[in-house]
Amino acid sequence: MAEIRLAKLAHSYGNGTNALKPLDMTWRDGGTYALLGPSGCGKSTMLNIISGLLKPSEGRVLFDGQDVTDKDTGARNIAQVFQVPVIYRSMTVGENLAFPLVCRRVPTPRIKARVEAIAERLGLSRHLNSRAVALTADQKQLISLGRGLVREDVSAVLLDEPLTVIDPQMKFELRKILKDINREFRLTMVLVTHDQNEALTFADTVVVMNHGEVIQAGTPQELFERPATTHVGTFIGSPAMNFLPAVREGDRVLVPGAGLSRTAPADLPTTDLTLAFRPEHAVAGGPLAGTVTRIWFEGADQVLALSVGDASLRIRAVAGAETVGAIVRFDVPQDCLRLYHQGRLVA
Ligand SMILES: Nc1ncnc2c1ncn2[C@@H]1O[C@H](COP(=O)(O)OP(=O)(O)OP(=O)(O)O)[C@@H](O)[C@H]1O
Repeated sequence: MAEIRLAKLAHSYGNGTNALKPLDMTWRDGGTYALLGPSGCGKSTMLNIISGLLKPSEGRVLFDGQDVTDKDTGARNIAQVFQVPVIYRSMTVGENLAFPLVCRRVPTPRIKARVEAIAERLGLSRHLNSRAVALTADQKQLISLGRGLVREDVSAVLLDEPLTVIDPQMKFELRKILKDINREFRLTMVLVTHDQNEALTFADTVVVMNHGEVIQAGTPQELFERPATTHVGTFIGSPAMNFLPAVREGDRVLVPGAGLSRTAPADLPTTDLTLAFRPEHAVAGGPLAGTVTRIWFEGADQVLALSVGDASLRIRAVAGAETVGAIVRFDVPQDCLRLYHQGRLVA
């Protein structure tokens, strides 16, 4: 396993746009990471630079302090799993799993033990002697995953949207299995995804990207509690964070007509201000009041769309408690109220 460092990394495909804008980042040995962002934001570009499939236009890639930028994929000792299953059609499931170890001349008893351990984790034990080609699409992807996880000496396992083809119910179970394997074998794992749920439930650190830029890298809780930009606050969490245009009046920032306010930091500009809070952080009762304009259910909760003065916002409430047109009283604790200037977190 290795610590991965990206130093002043940037990439352009030569068409005038930066697929990856300059960035510095270190991923710790044995950690789980998710690269999260919309299509075209640069996730695969970053992954392919780490694996060595792509040479960056600028900057260096270091594994445990060793510069590997000019080394090819084979020399980097990386396992990569792609969106589409890759299986050796003429081989059994067991032979598919064993293949990376056979190529490296690992002793047979060690191969057997390792293949059996990974197959058991992935629920493939009873298929070890079946021909891989006869399995379902889900199971074929499990084989691809297993081949990525079977080696003990890899620097990192890079997972490029590998769960897309997996049945939705099985996805949850598989993320848990990947986490267990990470803990047990201490593999550094990087998952590329555009699914926030997948990123937040899999990774210790989620790297949110947009337009070739890393917007924020943090724990799922940090991203939820303190989104670095309004983009992250919108992208992470469901329903999205509430963002309300605000003005500065003396030492306070307030949303006109809505009653929401907080203290203003001393050097705060007077324009392009936004107050924000999570729908989950609103508490029932209090000085604020809004009219319910829409209601929808999420599990045991209901989400209320409220009109508060000129503002529209959403709060979570106990299911069944409110009706459209009702006046709802609520409050937002001061420590849950975030302040943004030009879309960037100030306080
Ligand atoms: N081979 C290429 N040649 C030219 N431009 C490319 C090439 N590959 C990617 N790009 C461009 O680089 C940018 C980043 O693409 P990338 O595939 O890294 O994004 P992504 O976040 O992985 O997207 P997706 O989720 O759709 O796979 C996009 O604007 C894309 O069009």
